[in-house]
Amino acid sequence: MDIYVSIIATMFSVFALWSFIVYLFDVLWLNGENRRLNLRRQGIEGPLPVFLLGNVPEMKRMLSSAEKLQAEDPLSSHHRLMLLFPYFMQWTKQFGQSFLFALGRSQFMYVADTYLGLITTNGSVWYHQRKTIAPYLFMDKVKDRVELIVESVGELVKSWGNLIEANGGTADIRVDDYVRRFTSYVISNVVFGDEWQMGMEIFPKSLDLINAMSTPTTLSGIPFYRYLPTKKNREIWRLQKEIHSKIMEIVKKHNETASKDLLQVMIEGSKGDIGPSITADQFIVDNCKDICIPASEITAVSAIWGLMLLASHPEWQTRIRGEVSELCKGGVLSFDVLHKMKALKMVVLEVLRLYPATAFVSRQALTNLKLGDVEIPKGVNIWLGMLELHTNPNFWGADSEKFNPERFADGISKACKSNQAYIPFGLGARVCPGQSLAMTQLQVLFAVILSNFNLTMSPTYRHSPQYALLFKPEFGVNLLIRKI
Ligand code: HEM
Repeated sequence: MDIYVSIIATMFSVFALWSFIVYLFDVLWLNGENRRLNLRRQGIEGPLPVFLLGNVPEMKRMLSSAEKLQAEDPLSSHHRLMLLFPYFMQWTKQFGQSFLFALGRSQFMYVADTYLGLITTNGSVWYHQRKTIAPYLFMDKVKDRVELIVESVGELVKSWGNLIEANGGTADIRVDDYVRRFTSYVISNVVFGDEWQMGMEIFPKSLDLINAMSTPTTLSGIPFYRYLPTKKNREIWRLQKEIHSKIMEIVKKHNETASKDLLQVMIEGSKGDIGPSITADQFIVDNCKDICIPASEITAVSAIWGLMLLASHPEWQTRIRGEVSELCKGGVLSFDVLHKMKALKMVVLEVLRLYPATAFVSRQALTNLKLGDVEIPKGVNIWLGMLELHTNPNFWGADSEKFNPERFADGISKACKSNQAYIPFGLGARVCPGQSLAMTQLQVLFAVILSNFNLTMSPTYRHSPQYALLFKPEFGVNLLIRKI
């Protein structure tokens, strides 16, 4: 009898093990292979992935042998930005404007053209978050924030003034941290209202989190890597926990009745129908993180690139200065005055075209869906290459790689041949809800800085754009700054 039990138990174990292996093979390889096959049948090709790692080893190889992007003359090198992504350049040449690749077991379709049309795939939690937050960032609300934004630049102007005085009239300043403090101050006030000072403590932690998450290791790309207790992952978990606790501390202190800040909107939103997959606390924390972390850092990085470009183009500094003195007449910048400053807006649009901080727009197909002529299987990620779209001469003309804000003199639609070729704030239903606030911050920052200071490139500046979750200057931006 015992022998039968042990045979049955052994057969059962072998069957269970076999089923598990088949399941693993299905999850780790077949699922992805089926999606790839589906797209290949529709003519979308791509490099062959390896088991478990996808195309990560090939990408690392190409990256390490690629030319380092460090041009002496930043003015001539905007067009070399795609060198940051040698694999995309290589695969575009090999497979065309749309191709497949894999990061670990995740399947991606890269798109460097506009023919697919708007991409809109969203989950229900996202929908509720979006409905709660977006109206609070509309232009009519941003209008009331201009005074706060102008006040926020005041601190930067004072600090630079002191440094210039201490250095005998001209100071060599690394502008990054000053700009980050400005954008954090604005976002902290918008999100946390009276608790803005506590909110400011979140931003340095957020920056550390972005840096930790964007530092590749030899294990990156391995499936389930992010669940392993490696040193880097433990650092990420620690920072996430600290940010979570800080936000909950602010929520507890927050006076629900008096304040009209974004946190109040989120607290009220968390009492609505947020679905079973998320708790009210998590809803609030996720929303705060989703706004604070990218909103402050993306705006800061865009502003830092903008100051570098203005320092390299004194003629545009003069134009903006002229506009400020003509329209502002020595008074304080108001929303209406800002709205009339044409050259200022043209410069901001051109900065976001040449140096789009996010570099890509990404989507995941939550169901099978059709984009243009292509059937996208559920689970495939789609990356739209902003850098390629923004510098494609077919859309922008022969000077597509040059800094030329004049191209926007008659608006975006006249500057390029397709309105989907200019997407610094993304597109479709998920387009950045903070774009009015971001544009206003950049316009105020440039106008106030240029009416107080003259900028030139510092000899210590090294032009080295780097992609690490965001597209930013690897060594920061140093400028020679003197008072007007
Ligand atoms: C120059 C500054 C900024 C740039 C270039 C930028 C760019 C972007 C981009 C490209 C996306 C993805 C859009 C898409 O997938 O189609 C995005 C999403 C988002 N941005 Fe911004 N952003 C900036 C500033 C801000 C600010 C100041 C805020 C809020 C105060 C903000 C809040 C958000 C939010 C909440 C999302 C997620 C939207 C969603 O998934 O529905 N952004 N942003």
